[in-house]
Amino acid sequence: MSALSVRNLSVSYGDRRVTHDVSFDVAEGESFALVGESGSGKSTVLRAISGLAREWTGDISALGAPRGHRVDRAFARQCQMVFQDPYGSLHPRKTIDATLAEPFLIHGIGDRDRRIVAALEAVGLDRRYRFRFPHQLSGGQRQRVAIARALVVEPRILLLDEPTSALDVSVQAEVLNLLKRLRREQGLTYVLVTHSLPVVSFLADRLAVMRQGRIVETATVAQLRADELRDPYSRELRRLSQGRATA
Ligand SMILES: Nc1ncnc2c1ncn2[C@@H]1O[C@H](COP(=O)(O)OP(=O)(O)OP(=O)(O)O)[C@@H](O)[C@H]1O
Repeated sequence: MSALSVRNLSVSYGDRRVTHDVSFDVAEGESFALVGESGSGKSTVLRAISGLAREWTGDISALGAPRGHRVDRAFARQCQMVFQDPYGSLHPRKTIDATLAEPFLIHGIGDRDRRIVAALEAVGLDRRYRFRFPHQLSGGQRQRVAIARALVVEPRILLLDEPTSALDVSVQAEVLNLLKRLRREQGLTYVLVTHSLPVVSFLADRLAVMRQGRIVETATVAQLRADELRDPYSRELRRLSQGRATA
């Protein structure tokens, strides 16, 4: 059984359809990346899966359970999203403890104290940060909190929307290493949106290349590394990325 199955997903904002018949499957424990130019619809796919974009057609299911168009708490518990910007995603006047407690209210689950302590430990944040405020933490620590917030409900799937691109280069590697370790330790499945092919190569097993709302190619990371992408646009993306890496 797939951890996540997306079939013919077309998402609209008002009159404008921004993705067209997007289909992919992600196996349990696999890490799958969506890449492509800005505006190609990568984040929109994650927003539809997570329930933030409501106008969609097609089928989305997690661990065999289809998601509906309304708020779907059971689905959300299995499938949690981590956003790009740890500054924007944490409430400035809430302590880390209050932020980590929110999912317990939303999902009506217990064992709060144990799960909060376990999540802080899993992301490598000392317990003394628990009662601090976001402005007392560094960018990397804040992103660790955002990841802990996703983990407290013990999901099977994480949707990662540019999880390191808002961070200083020096802390990007730390957070990427953390995500790699968490996936291994907790058997998590990832769907990752990124502009960076080096990030794909580090964190993903397979990738889909999106252009103008459609998937133009799906490939393994081994194929990406071996320069075996077939689609001309995917090849161009790889070429440009290499240019940037050596610039
Ligand atoms: N809330 C919204 N309302 C209306 N249009 C939107 C909304 N969010 C995104 N769009 C539009 O949908 C299209 C796809 O955007 P999306 O953010 O999914 O692309 P992306 O590939 O993730 O881009 P980026 O890499 O820049 O984040 C874009 O044209 C964008 O302007």
